[in-house]
Amino acid sequence: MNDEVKRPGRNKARPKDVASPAPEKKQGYAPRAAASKILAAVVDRKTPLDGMLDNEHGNGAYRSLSSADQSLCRALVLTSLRHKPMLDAAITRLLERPLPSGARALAHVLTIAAAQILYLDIPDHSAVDIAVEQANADPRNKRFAGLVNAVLRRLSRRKDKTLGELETVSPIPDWFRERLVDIYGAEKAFAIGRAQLSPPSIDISVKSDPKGWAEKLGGTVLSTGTIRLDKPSGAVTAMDGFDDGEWWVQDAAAAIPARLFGNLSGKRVIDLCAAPGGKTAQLICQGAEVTALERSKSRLKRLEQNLARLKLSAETICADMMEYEPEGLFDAALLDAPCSSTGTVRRHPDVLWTKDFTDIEKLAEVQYAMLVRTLSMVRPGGVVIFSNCSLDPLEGEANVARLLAERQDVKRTAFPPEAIGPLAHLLDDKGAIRTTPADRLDGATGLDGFYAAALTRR
Ligand SMILES: C[S@@+](CC[C@H](N)C(=O)[O-])C[C@H]1O[C@@H](n2cnc3c(N)ncnc32)[C@H](O)[C@@H]1O
Repeated sequence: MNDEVKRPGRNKARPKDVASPAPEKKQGYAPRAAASKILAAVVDRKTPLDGMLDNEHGNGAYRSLSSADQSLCRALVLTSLRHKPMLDAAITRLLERPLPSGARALAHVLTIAAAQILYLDIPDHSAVDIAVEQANADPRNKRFAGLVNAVLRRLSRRKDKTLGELETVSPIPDWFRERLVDIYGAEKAFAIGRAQLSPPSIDISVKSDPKGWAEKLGGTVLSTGTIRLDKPSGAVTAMDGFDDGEWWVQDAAAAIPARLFGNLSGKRVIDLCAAPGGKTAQLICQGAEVTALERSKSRLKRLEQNLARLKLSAETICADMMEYEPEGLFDAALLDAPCSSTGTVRRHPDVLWTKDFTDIEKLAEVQYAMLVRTLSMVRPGGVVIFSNCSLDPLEGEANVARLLAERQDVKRTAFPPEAIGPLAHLLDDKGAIRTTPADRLDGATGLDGFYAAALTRR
């Protein structure tokens, strides 16, 4: 049997629309309609997801939802983004002809519905009925309501077969897959793509007593000191020790760069690009007297709130690091530079749809200039750790290689053995750390992608 579904003709006669009161929407309509809109904003207009899913300044359709519906909307969007090429493939196989290129809103309705049928524990009939209702509610899509119904019902009937067929489909967009294959080879590229299909565990950094906090919170201590919570119960902010400022959320890989300084007792350290302050907190806990600099006022405020909760103190400065002139030189600096964030795809799957290779090239140039500037802020003999959460060597390895080729007054520094111990397997052949979401720490799956290298000013 042919599983493809025919698209309706454009000129088919239909009764004239008759003005009538807007019908009541089905329960569950609002979060699905918001999810379709938000998916459209990410994919078609490259709008980052975090800003839209914000209760104060976010997308209006999202803000108007109840908190339960917000959770559903978030799950729908994240699941759709994680599986987007797979969902597109599943829908395409059921269509006789592609949807018209202008039918973007309809495509997003279908994607959100297909994500529910294939990957979420939601009754298929709700997904189908509400998608049909969404098509009917939009004058541009009304004529496709029958097609939406037929495609989704067929998808529901052949769910297991489809899931099997999708096993070999790459879940990430072509530009990123091709780049990963070039960098890491096909096998690792595939593993990274698969790693972003599941949401990550919650990792936390503690001020002290990791073992004790792991027991209290029901987590395990990784050899780097991070506590991993595979099955967190409830909101993070309601967990034991949060209000008392005993710990903060920080991916195990994100905790690596600051840790690589080792003991910083008595050292003056500047944390450039500091907000929201996870690494600032680590530097303070490692004994440093920290200056935390951040360009964004609102993000610096968040850093200050985070430090206040943690009862940690640092000098905070709102400034553009490219213009900032320190009064004296620092013993060390951390440059955790803005980047494409492709290493965080497990928690931010929208990154792959809002960025592309040209962003990586531009960001690499910005980071290089920042790295040069950072080196001017440390004394001779001072150490700079350069890090970011991109998976692309243009933003990491290549920047450091370029700097070492151009600057005779800078050399690479070995990381202190006490910091490197459990991370030795993540060192590259130049002595820098490289992690990807396909890597493991102590056998535990999942790390954000990170790069960190240490440089010394001669
Ligand atoms: C990757 S985030 C830093 C994360 C932070 N290090 C942490 O661990 O919590 C990069 C930060 O750099 C800031 N930033 C970007 N350009 C900057 C500049 N020219 N000067 C200062 N801060 C900048 C951004 O606002 C953003 O908060």
